[in-house]
Formats: sequence, structure tokens, C-alpha cells
Amino acid sequence: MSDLDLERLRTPLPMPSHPEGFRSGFACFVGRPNVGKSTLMNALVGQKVAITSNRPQTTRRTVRGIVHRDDAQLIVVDTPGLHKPRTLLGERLDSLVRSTLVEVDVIGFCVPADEPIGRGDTYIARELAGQRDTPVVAIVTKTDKTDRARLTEQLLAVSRLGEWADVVPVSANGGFQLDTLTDVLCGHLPEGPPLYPDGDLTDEPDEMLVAELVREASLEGVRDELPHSIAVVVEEMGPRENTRPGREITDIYASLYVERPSQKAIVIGAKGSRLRDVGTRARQQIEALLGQRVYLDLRVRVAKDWQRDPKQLRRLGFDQQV
Ligand SMILES: Nc1nc2c(ncn2[C@@H]2O[C@H](COP(=O)(O)OP(=O)(O)OP(=O)(O)O)[C@@H](O)[C@H]2O)c(=O)[nH]1
Repeated sequence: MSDLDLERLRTPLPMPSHPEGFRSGFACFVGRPNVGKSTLMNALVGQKVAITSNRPQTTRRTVRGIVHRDDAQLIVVDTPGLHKPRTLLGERLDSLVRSTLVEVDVIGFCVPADEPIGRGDTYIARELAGQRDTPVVAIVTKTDKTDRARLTEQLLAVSRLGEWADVVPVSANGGFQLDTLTDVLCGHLPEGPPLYPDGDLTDEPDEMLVAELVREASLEGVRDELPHSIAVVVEEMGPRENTRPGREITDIYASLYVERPSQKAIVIGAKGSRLRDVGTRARQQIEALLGQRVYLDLRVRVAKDWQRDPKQLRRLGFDQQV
């Protein structure tokens, strides 16, 4: 049994009536790092529900994004292990990942349009070939980064990699073929009622999304120096009381944890300049997410060697990692 427990999530909600032939179900995207999986999911959902930088740990959160259509509801889930194909290349796929792949209704295998097919892609393709019960749609991403002739070659090369239910070229940045991809993925879903209320775009709590946006902003420019050392916790978040109508504001107090005092200095920057920039960037993203003005208070704290300390990991919310 996989911990994702999609069967539980499949329990229909007491929804108002849905049209005849409505489809609902789950998809996951797999592929090498940086092929654009998170960007694609955000583009399909129409809002940033996943940050697009590397995560310090692969976590086991389940549903990431929900795509609503008149005739279908497509839910994109994260795949533990496969989300970070480094692990996939290093080891055999473990049974957890295999069971996740058989639990979803359709798998999207992402290969970038602008890079030659490499060992990583071939490896994943071979593993997916063993996944006979679940249809796999090959998705050629980032088509805006190549020309028509090279795209045609890439589509042929990807077709040769395995037996795919479909091959779809897309550009998340250029908005190219996103509806087509959703159509194709929805075509592989079973008939059934919506599983999430209309308007829900993710089942991640707002606090988690906010923490991820702060972490993404804080990693900009220091990824090489502190790639895995930053964790963010939202300590407090809520609407400010007694504001005038139209002047509502959400107060957010967040801590940015690093492992050593030297890292703290890097994150804060000269006279606090870096931290101010991080705060501004994060606040803009959070305001877009919440649709409201935000006051963001960021503190940098040192949690010595947090990655190696089980107690600290729990406190920082990493108790559920794979
Ligand atoms: N030009 C272009 N760039 C893209 C597109 N999609 C993603 N990118 C860029 O590719 C990089 C990686 O994108 P991600 O979405 O983080 O890739 P990922 O596959 O989720 O990466 P991991 O989380 O490391 O597995 C980012 O810099 C994106 O901005 C696209 O359609 N066009």
C-alpha cells in the first residue's frame, strides 16, 4: 500500500450534480530534474502551487494541483522518489514509487525539447515500460526553446523511447498546447464525479505554500552556496484585526532556518540588504497567492545541523519525508 492512499482521496464529495460523462482522477509527472514538471503543473492549474526550484528534501505531500474543467477534474500528484530523479538514477525504483505509479490514472513522462535524450531519460523510459497497467503520455516540454525542425526530431526520438499512449509537445512558459495536454490527460481518467470543490487549486495548506514561496525567494542567488541548508517555517499567519473595509491585510511571521552562523550572514547580506530583497520578492508572490495585501516579517535563525537532527527535522516539518 502506498502512503499516498489515493483510494481515500477518490471518495466523492457530496457535490452538486455534475454533467453526464464527467471524468475525474489523478495524474503524475515524472522526468529528470529541471525538465519543467513543476512549471508545467503550475501552468495547467493556472496558479503557482509548486515552487520551481530544487527542494532540500523530497517530501511526501500528496496532491499538488487541481485542474477544473466543465467536463473533468484532473488532480496532479507528486511522486515521492520519482520527483527527484537523482534518487531514481542512483537506486532502483522502490516499491513505494511503483505503487504510486499504479495508483494514478495516467503518467506524464516529461522530456525537454531542447536537450538531447540522455541516460536519465532512457532509464526512466525503461522503468515506465514495466508500468503496463497505467497509460503513459510522453510530454515534450519547453518547445519555446527550440525550432520546428529540432522539435520534430525530438518528437520522433521520444516516440522511439517507448510505447506511449500519446506524445504531446508543450510550452508552459509560452502557453503552447496546455489545453491540448489537459484534454489528453483527462481522456485517460475514469468517469466519475468531481473529487474536490470547485475553485480549490491545491490541498496544500496556505502556510505550507507561503513557506515554500519564502524558501524559493531565499534561494535565489545563493543556490550554489546554500543549496540544501534553508528551511522555512511560518510561525504565525492571520488576518489583521480592526482594518477598514478594503484595507484588509494578512500578517505573516516566518523564520528562515540555516545550519550555521556563517550562512546566516550570507542570507541577511550587507546591512540586511539581501534579506530585504528576499522579503520583497516573497511578499509579492504571497500577495498573488492570497489575493490580498501582506505584511511579512522574516527572521533568520540558526538551527545547528538541522538536516542531521531528527528532533529539528520534526520541528521544521520534515517528519514525513521519504
Ligand atoms: N523556456 C522555458 N523554460 C521552462 C519551461 N518550463 C520550465 N522552464 C524552466 O526550466 C527550469 C526547471 O523548471 P522546473 O519546473 O523547476 O523543473 P522540474 O522538472 O520541476 O525540476 P525538479 O523540481 O528539479 O525536478 C526553470 O528554470 C523553469 O523556468 C518552458 O516551457 N519554457
